[in-house]
Amino acid sequence: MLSLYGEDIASRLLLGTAQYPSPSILAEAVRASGAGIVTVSLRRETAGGRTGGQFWELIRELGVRILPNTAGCHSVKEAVTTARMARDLFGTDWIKLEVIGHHDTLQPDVFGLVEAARILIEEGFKVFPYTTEDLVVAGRLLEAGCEVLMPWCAPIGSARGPVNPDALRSFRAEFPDIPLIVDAGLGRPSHAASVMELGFDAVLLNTAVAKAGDPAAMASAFAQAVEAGRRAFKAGPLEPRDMAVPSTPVIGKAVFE
Ligand SMILES: CC(=O)[C@@H](O)[C@H](O)COP(=O)(O)O
Repeated sequence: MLSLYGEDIASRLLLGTAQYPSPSILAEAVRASGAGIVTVSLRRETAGGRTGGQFWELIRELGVRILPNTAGCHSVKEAVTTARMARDLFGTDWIKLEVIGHHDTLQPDVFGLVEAARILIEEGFKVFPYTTEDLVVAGRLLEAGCEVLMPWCAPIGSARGPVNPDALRSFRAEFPDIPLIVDAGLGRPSHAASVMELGFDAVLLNTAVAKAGDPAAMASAFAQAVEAGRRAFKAGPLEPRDMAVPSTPVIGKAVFE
């Protein structure tokens, strides 16, 4: 079973809660996904002028673990302040840490990310850092005290799927014992299955479900894909080869004269 900061989590699919057409569709999608964890953007919900109380109530009623995030934060100070507010509001020391460094790609500011992670871990937070596939940065995050890493597979909201599978494969190989959750850029269930087949422990996604024609049906499709990818990984998939490998033995072949 997936274990994150000492807690067992039943599902390997984590779901974002932004951009759904309505709160009821969000609730349907979360239920259909079977997700045990949903991530919530404190900044987005507060700034969006939504009836905050109602939104938080809906999330609580879903009965899933809440992973607050610092989405939309572009500086260490902003991210750290948002994390502190989230801890007060949700009564959890879990935080998905995003420090955005680039406006167009929403690429993480990995320098700010490491700095913010250090500050928050000293304050007792359990940090889930949204990072790139950079192995050195990942090492620094672990040194800072992160026990989970969340590499992207493509820019947030792009739905492109794993654009650099070789880098993800290296990332998995470099950190065999660390829970690794692929976060952002997944567009289709097949993308989720493919990263799970590489041995990642879980995926987090939002846009592909929230913006689907039928979010609940798509959430369910992603859940099945995550499960299939995990089973395939555990079953030991074949490595691709350049050359053909005959499936029929050559010995015993009929010889015609
Ligand atoms: C919801 C969240 O926390 C983000 O990391 C992001 O929105 C996920 O990426 P996608 O929207 O591309 O799935």
